[in-house]
Amino acid sequence: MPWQASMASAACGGLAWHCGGPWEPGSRSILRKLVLLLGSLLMSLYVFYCLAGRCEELPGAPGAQDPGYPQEGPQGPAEADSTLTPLEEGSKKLPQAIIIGVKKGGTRALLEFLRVHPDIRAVGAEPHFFDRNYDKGLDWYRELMPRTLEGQITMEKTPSYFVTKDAPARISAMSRDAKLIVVVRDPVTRVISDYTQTLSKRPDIPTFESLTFKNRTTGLIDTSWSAIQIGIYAKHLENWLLDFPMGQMLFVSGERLITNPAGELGRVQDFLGLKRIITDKHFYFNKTKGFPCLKKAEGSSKPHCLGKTKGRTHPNMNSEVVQRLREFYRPFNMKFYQMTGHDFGWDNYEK
Ligand SMILES: Nc1ncnc2c1ncn2[C@@H]1O[C@H](COP(=O)(O)OS(=O)(=O)O)[C@@H](OP(=O)(O)O)[C@H]1O
Repeated sequence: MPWQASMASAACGGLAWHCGGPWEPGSRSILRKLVLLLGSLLMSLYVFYCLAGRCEELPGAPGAQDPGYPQEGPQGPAEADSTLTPLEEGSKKLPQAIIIGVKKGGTRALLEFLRVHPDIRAVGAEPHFFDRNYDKGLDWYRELMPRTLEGQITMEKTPSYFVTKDAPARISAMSRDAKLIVVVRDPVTRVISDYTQTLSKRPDIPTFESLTFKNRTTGLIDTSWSAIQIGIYAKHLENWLLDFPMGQMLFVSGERLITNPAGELGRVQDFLGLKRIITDKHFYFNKTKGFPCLKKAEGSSKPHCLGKTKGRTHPNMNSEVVQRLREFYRPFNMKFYQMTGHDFGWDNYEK
C-alpha cells in the first residue's frame, strides 16, 4: 500500500463511506478538522444562547408553550394563563385588594379559590402587616408580594385586620382605592370554630361555657373574651366606614362559600373587575372532607382540598349556651344586615 493510502485509511478510522470521495488524503483530513471546528462553534453558540435564557423561546424546548409545564411553585400563575409569567418578569406591587377578615370565616378557602384566576397573584402566608408588622414599613410589605404583570391584581389575606382599630386608617394611607373583602360567618359557629382551634393547640384551656359567661346564673356574656368580640361585626364595620366607603367593601357569606362556592366567587370576581373565569366547573364536593375542593389547584393539575386545620369537627356545645349566644348576637346581626343591605340568614332559626 502506498504511504498516502495507508495514512488516509488511518485518518478515516475505517469509515470507508466517509472517506471514499474524490478528495486527496491531505485535503480530506483538513476538511474533517473544519467540520469538527464548525460543529463545536455551533455547539458553543447554542450553549451561550441558552445561558442567556433565550432557548426557551425556541419551539420544542422544555417548557415552551407547554401549559402543563410547572413554571412556578404554588404561588405561581394559574394554569389557565397561556402566557405564563417567567420568575423574573413583572414587579412586586402593594396589594390592590385585601381579604381583611374575619377569623374562621373561610378566608383561606376564598384566597385559595381566587388564586385560580390568572389575573390574581396572592401571597400565601398571612403578612400581618397592618396589625403586627406595621413598623417594618411599606417596602418590607411590598417585598413579600409576588411579582405581577400589567393588569394582574396583587392580594393578601390577614383575618385579624377586621378587628384591628388602626388597620382602616393604615390601609387607607397606603391606598385610598384598596378593595376590601370580608368573609363573614354566623358569629355563633365562628366563636365555636375559634374555640375548637385554640383547644386543638392547647387542650388544657377552660371550657367553652366558662369562657362564654361572665355570670352563668344571669347569663351575662363575657364580652372581654376576644373570640366573642370578633363576632360583633357591626361594631368593627363602623370603624372601617370612618376610612372607606361601603362601595369599596365586599361581604362574602362564609356559609355560601361552602354551599355555593362558584356563586360567591362570581360576586368577588365582579367586585374586583375581573372576568368571571372561576365557575362551578372548577369545584367538586369532596364527600370525605365534607367541603368543596378545587378540581385543579393553582399551578397544578391535581385536585386540591384545604388542609386538616380547615373544616374541623366542632365539639357538641350545650344547647342553652348556644341559644344564649344567639340572643346575644341577634341585635348586632340585625344592625350588620342593615348596614350591609344583606340578610345573611344567621337569625332564621327556630326560637
Ligand atoms: N372549601 C373549604 N374547605 C375547608 N374549610 C372551608 C371551606 N370553605 C369554608 N371553610 C371554612 O373555613 C373555616 C376556616 O376559616 P379561615 O380560613 O378564615 O380560618 S383562619 O382564620 O385563617 O384560621 C373552616 O372552619 P372550621 O370548620 O371551624 O374548621 C371551614 O368551615
